[in-house]
Parts: sequence; C-alpha cells; structure tokens
Amino acid sequence: APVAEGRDAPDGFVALADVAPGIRQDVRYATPHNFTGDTVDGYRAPVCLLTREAALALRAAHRALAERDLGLLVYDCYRPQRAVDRFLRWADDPRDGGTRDEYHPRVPKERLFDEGYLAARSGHSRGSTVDVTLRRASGEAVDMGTPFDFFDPRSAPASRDVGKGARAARALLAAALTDAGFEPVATEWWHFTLREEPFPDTYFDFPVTRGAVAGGGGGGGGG
Ligand SMILES: C[C@@H](N)C(=O)N[C@H](C)C(=O)O
Ligand SMILES: [Zn+2]
Repeated sequence: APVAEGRDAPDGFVALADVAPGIRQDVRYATPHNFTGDTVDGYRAPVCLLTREAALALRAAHRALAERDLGLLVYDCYRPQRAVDRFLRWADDPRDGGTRDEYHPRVPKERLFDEGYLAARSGHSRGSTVDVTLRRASGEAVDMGTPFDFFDPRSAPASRDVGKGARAARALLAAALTDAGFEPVATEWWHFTLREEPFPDTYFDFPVTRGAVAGGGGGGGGG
C-alpha cells in the first residue's frame, strides 16, 4: 500500500473543529501524555484532521448522543505514517521509558504490535479512523472501565472484566459509532474505522498542523 508524502492534506480532509465544533478534542500524541511518554513525530498541533466522510459520520454520532445528554471526545484522528514509525521504534527500544504501569502493565511493549494494540500500517493514517470516547455535557469523560490506550485484555470492548456501568458505556459508544457507519475492533473499545472509507489503500504522511487543510481551521478544544 502506498505511503503518500506531502506537506498538506489532500483534498477531502477537513479539520473536525470546522465540521463538528461540539466534539471535544484531547489529541494525546501532540502532548507527552501518551504511552510513549513524549510528543509523537508528525503531531505539530493538537488538532483532529479527518476525511470529510469520517468527520460527518462522527458528527452524526455526536448528534445522536446529545439526546442522552452525552457527546464525543476524540483522542486521535488522522495519524501520519511517521508517527506510526515512531511507535515501531518505541516498541523496539528495550528501555522502559516509565509508561508501562500506566499503559500496558501486563503486556510487554514488544508484544503490543503482535497482539493488535498497535499497527505498523494503521487505519488512522488513511484518515477515516478515530480513537474516541463518551463525555458528559460537563465535558467529563465517561468511565469506560479502562483508560484510552490502556493496552490490556480488559480494554477489549467485550471484556467481562470491567464493571457493569463501563460495559454499558462501551456498548452505547459502539452503537452510536456503528449506527453512524463505523466499525469497531475487538481489542480496543475506543478505536473505530469508517466502513466506506474514501482512501482505503493510502497511508498518508503529511504532518498534523492547523494549516494542513483548506480553510486552515482546526482549533483544539472544540467547545
Ligand atoms: C495506538 C492506539 N491508539 C491505536 O490506534 N491502535 C490501533 C491498533 C492502530 O494503531 O491502528
Ligand atoms: Zn486507534
């Protein structure tokens, strides 16, 4: 599958904040608050970029959840291939880096790719995959039993090893996203890919910046 180089997003990508300003954004890989312990290559701004189709589908899910006084909070959207390559180097580096307790206490980092928690060719690089959770009207994230990017069997959407409330919240998130056209994965409750994605075979590598998309939008908080 080709990796498309370039400085800017191709036509067809949008800033989620321009399409759905009510969806909150906490783009962790643009900060040190993620499993690598460092800001990740290619994330130059904490903004969510997606294909227009994925952004519109996400907006539909967010609007449907509003009937329950809930909304969405995204943790990751389009991910440049260079960020994925950074994850690969991180997993290959025997040094611990101090994030194991918080993110993968039971699964050693060298197993994270083989066990499906990380992907060498990620749907995120195709621009129609999101890491997302539920949030209350106050903005507070809903308890899903495990945190975002907790690489562990308990993060499987179907895990029986989390409380009843978290299981219900995972089911609600999955139903909202599935109804809007996304597909879940078996390993991570937060990860969804648009079923009819516009770039199914292309892995992009333009950096995440505020100016990457036409119109240049993409403000962080998305209030
Ligand atoms: C790293 C995690 N947030 C994620 O997205 N994992 C999947 C498997 C991926 O890397 O595509
Ligand atoms: Zn993901």
